[in-house]
Amino acid sequence: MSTLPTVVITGASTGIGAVYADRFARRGHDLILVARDLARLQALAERLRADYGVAAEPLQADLADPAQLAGLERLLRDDARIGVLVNNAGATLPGGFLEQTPEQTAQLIALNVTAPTRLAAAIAPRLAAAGSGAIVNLASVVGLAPEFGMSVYGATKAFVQYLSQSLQGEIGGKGVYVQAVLPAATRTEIWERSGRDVAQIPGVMEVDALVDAALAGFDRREAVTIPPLHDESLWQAADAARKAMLPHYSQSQPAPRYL
Ligand SMILES: NC(=O)C1=CN([C@@H]2O[C@H](COP(=O)(O)OP(=O)(O)OC[C@H]3O[C@@H](n4cnc5c(N)ncnc54)[C@H](OP(=O)(O)O)[C@@H]3O)[C@@H](O)[C@H]2O)C=CC1
Ligand SMILES: N[C@@H](C=O)C(=O)O
Repeated sequence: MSTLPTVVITGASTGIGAVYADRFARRGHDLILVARDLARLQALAERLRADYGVAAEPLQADLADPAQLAGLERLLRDDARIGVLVNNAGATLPGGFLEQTPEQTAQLIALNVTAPTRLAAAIAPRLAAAGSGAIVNLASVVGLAPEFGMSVYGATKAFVQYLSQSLQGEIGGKGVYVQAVLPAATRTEIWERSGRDVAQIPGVMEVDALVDAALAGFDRREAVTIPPLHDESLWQAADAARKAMLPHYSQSQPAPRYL
């Protein structure tokens, strides 16, 4: 049993979540690994136990299912061993807004928005009371880029980023670290799962490099970590421009350009 906080990682059966599991195990953390594919979770848990001597517990759950999500919420709320939540599970959708069905978009929102929100809400009060802990939320550069034409998916990622930055303000001062991680194209199954050939995409990052960079941001307690953005000043300028508008919103009269 590790003396470090236990880390819950959603979407741990493959991709970014599986590498997060390896890296936190390498750091000595016990793990709870969440996904739908139990066989993959069990294989990963067995390897991590063997390689690093940590406890690694597979937890099969479809986080788009409210009842199964509620089970993980209860665990996050009640298990004091858990000090880090990695909200990683997520998916994208094939096709464009006109082709996607209401059922598809509802399912995507359940996984990409409702699940990370409810899981963060489950753990945050306990972490805030303890004055420690961390919530890592996987957003995406797509959430900053309506130009990429991934409407609903991008909106879900913009939500995750906004939620993360808001929580930094609400619970950061209580000792809880909240990180938004914004990958760009990263070589995982997400592409194949949404019917796209990752080989046709330029500038794809390898998943180990992505997660190691995200953890470098985690270790620095960075609020928004964008591994693919080499020129940090671009993000700093964009965030500063956003903040510069804040005091201008309190107006009793519309802007002259609308009169
Ligand atoms: N890869 C990329 O290019 C980028 C990815 N991201 C984000 O990173 C995160 C991880 O993506 P990535 O690793 O690439 O994707 P993968 O498709 O490789 O892995 C997704 C993980 O989520 C799990 N998952 C999917 N649906 C559910 C569900 N309903 N309930 C529980 N678990 C589920 C999958 O496991 P299982 O099928 O076993 O349930 C799997 O472990 C996502 O939030 C994604 O939006 C952001 C930017 C870029
Ligand atoms: N998951 C990727 C797109 O499908 C991304 O967020 O870049």
